[in-house]
Amino acid sequence: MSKTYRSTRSSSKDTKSFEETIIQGLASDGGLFIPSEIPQVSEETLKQWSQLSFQQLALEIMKLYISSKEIPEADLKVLIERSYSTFRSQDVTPLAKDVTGKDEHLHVLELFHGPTYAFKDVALQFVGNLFEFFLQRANKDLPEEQRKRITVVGATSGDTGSAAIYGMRGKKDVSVFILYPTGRISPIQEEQMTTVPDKNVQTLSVKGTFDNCQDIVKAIFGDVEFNKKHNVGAVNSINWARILAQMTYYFYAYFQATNGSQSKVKFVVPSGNFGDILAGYYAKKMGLPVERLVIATNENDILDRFLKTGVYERSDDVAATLSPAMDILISSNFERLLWYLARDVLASNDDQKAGEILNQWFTQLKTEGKFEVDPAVVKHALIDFDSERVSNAETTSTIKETYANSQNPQHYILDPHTAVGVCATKRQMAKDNDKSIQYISLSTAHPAKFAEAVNEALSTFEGYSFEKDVLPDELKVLSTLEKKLKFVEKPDVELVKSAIEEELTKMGL
Ligand SMILES: Cc1ncc(COP(=O)(O)O)c(C=O)c1O
Ligand SMILES: N[C@@H](CCOP(=O)(O)O)C(=O)O
Repeated sequence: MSKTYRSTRSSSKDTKSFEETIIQGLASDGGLFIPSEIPQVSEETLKQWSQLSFQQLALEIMKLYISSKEIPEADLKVLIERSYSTFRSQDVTPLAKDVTGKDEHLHVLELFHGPTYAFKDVALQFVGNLFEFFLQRANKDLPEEQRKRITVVGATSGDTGSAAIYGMRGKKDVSVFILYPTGRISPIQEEQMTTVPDKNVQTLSVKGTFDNCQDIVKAIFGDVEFNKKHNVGAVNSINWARILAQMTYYFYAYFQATNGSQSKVKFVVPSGNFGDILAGYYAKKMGLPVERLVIATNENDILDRFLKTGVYERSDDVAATLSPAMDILISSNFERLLWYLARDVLASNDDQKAGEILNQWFTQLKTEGKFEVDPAVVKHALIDFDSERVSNAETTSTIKETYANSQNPQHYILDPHTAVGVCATKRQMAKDNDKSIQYISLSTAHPAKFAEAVNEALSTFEGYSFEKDVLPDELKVLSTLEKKLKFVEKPDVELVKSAIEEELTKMGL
């Protein structure tokens, strides 16, 4: 097993080490890094893994992707333990079983027990510690002026930003710049990011959309001179470490839901940038016997349209929905899946040829705003995936119905992203009409982060109170803290680069 990485757009045999992959973030040809091989896990190993704690399981999985010559096992173990010591649940990602009653087998995988109350913490606590580990090792015994430093530049539609900030705040030799679309994230999400006082953190509120912010970040990665000068690091899910760290909860939840039985399992994942569900795809390809991964989108539905038509097309306008973290026009990580589809269906398993095909597709996407794949490619995708598109009205009614009818516990409160997933799960149940399937619906954020959507659904219920039932004390204080943010008047790479350089000088790190 090589434990090296290649770019999705490369037509050469070149590979990179894990450390290079993580520090570089995005490949220099604009592609995303993927493992040279996907490690395979036997049934026997799965049986042994089913007995492990979350942290032990994370170690076993990560060992398959990281050479011990790069990170010795003892160090990796410490990194993992440190990363999950900040979580409020002992299970890290607990599974709320049979939420809608014993008959339906609808389990909600709660991924929001980390420091910023969103699923991003599972990966970004680890990524922060990983950056620190690599930098400490590189800088050991070096005088101050020769130390290697990383300038993290990330884009957020609300959750990645605060999770990255909490993962990197105060870390030596790391400075963090987070771009977010002005007025398009929830007030609490904005407060979580802008009230962190650490000197190495700066938020940039950009007048535009999340896609504008993501495009700027990618352009900055492609700017050789800026990159050389500032050593730019990625915290978005273009960074392979994000995907790797998210695989653990697919295995862990599968074991909890099946409890040693041979049940069929479907995962339903509220999706935007396709990073979360992609981790499930890798788990499935490693050998976890998952029946299907269901992509749940809101009205920004590029992924659902692709699976129905084979056309990957950027629509003109992003819809502002009740699940704003998924208001994304282009899903970065879909490129990784497309590489596997191209390789399997069109390139006779030839990695280099798959790189060429991806290059053609993404050049076409850039010039024409879309590309279309052979129906055989979609057919192949449908072996592993299905998709559902959920409207705003359905999101609200799902929050309502779940609150009114949940049995375990009663009055279960969903955040709007999770509600998109639960609505999609219910549709799948109706279509499948198969009581033997276990449905694991991923809960990607705590409802406290989306007061407006939750209150719109629940304020008419007698006895319901957002302050009392939803809002944790830790988040209550945020509105009283001083905010630190810088406005960028238009979504322009040069303006963002100047803002970063100006703030880096002020940070004096
Ligand atoms: C709360 C929430 N749910 C779902 C998603 C979608 O996840 P992904 O972008 O990995 O598809 C996001 C953002 O990424 C999010 O913040
Ligand atoms: N929904 C995300 C968007 C960024 O996606 P990422 O997973 O690629 O970091 C967010 O909340 O910021």
